[in-house]
Amino acid sequence: MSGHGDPIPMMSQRGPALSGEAHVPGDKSISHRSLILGALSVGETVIEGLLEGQDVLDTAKAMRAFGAEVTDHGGGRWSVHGVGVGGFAEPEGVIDCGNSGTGVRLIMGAMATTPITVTFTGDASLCSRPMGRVTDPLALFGAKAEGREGGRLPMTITGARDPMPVRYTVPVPSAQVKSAVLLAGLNAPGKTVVIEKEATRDHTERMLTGFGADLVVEETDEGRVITLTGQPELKPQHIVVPRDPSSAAFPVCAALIAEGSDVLVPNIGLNPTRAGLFETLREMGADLTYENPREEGGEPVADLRARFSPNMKGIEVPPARAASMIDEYPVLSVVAAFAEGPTVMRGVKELRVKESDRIDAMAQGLRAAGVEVEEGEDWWIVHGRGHGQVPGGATVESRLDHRIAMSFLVMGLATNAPMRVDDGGPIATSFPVFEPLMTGLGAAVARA
Ligand SMILES: O=C(O)C1=C[C@@H](OP(=O)(O)O)[C@@H](O)[C@H](O)C1
Ligand SMILES: C=C(OP(=O)(O)O)C(=O)O
Repeated sequence: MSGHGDPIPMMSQRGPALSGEAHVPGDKSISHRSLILGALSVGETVIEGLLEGQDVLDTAKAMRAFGAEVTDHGGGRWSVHGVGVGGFAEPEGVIDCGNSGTGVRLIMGAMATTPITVTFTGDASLCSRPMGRVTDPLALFGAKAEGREGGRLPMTITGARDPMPVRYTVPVPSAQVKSAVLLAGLNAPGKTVVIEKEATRDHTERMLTGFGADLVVEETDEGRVITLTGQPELKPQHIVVPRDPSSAAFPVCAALIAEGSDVLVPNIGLNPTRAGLFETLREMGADLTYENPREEGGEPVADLRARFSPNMKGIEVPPARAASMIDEYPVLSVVAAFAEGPTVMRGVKELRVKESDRIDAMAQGLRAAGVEVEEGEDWWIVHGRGHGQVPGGATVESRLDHRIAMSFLVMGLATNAPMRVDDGGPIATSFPVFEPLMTGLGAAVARA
């Protein structure tokens, strides 16, 4: 199990209105995929705007261990000299994916149809997360996995020598599982078919097509049917990574709840499989607009403008929207505390197997801050108190979960008493510039 540095206690409190522009980093999902597909193509892929968060840096290190040449040219510009589909070498050491579910699950898929043996590990959070959801379908290709009780890391996988293509219906709404199967299918001869009943983020499909793979998506009564023809030669690409909507969520939500704020968050990727939070906030009555909508690198992009919104109302979030905002429920629950009335979130069982059990982590912290929360296995309700009515004054455990830490630091910008988190260290996994970005807008966020 990999280590974690000394805890970094942090706090936030009410202060001046937030204003200015928030330039959030590159998209985490797209950054992982750029490195992995770059490593599986033949020749040099250039990536601009790569997220240099720890999760992605761990994936970069892993790609080097598999034999790709990965170079950091500075200023967010990286290059990857790939080894081609089926060309992964057996790493000498253990692959440590740190805190990253996306990293470990996608890399397991990418190596599962190459006859090499690889041991994976991660931090205490990642070692508690389920890997069976990925190793079960990888076994259908012929890969063998041995790990701890309950399919946990550390885990050793031996890739299939003569992989068979598979047809697999993903049993949980998970882009990581879908992507692992597709990446494994790359080195299986013939057609691998993945079916998802609920659409999840589609960056893997878009990017595989961009790299020259033959991939067809059909919407059918069964769901979304994705057919990939194996053993293509992937062609290196020039990728410009859009800015991460999941990171944009934090300055946007901060501006909505902090009195007098007006913040512009430029160049945010608004792929419909990712933009559910912004739609939800608008339904709650948030003053949130999309300025200058355009398309960049095949992804819809706009500048988000968020202004203080004291009259938001709680709503029932449509469960069908869950996958498109799955990482944003923690910060939505914070906004919900400042809205009038209940916000009901259903069909969100997946929140219980993220970096932490996010329903439990948020419910405990919100209650400690004076907000009533009800919860069940796959639902929760936050009873909003309205603007100016949320006590705060709590210290919350971030549980090795960046989104929990950032959500409570956003909350403290509008509670009556400051909020504290015991460890802001995990924020560096996805949003290393969170603290300077927020203080640059005028937010009173600091190390405590
Ligand atoms: O594929 C991806 O890049 C991701 C998929 C989601 O996880 P699940 O596939 O477990 O839903 C999400 O929570 C994660 O932050 C990134
Ligand atoms: C769930 C997340 O990431 P991962 O699964 O990659 O650890 C997240 O970033 O919120």
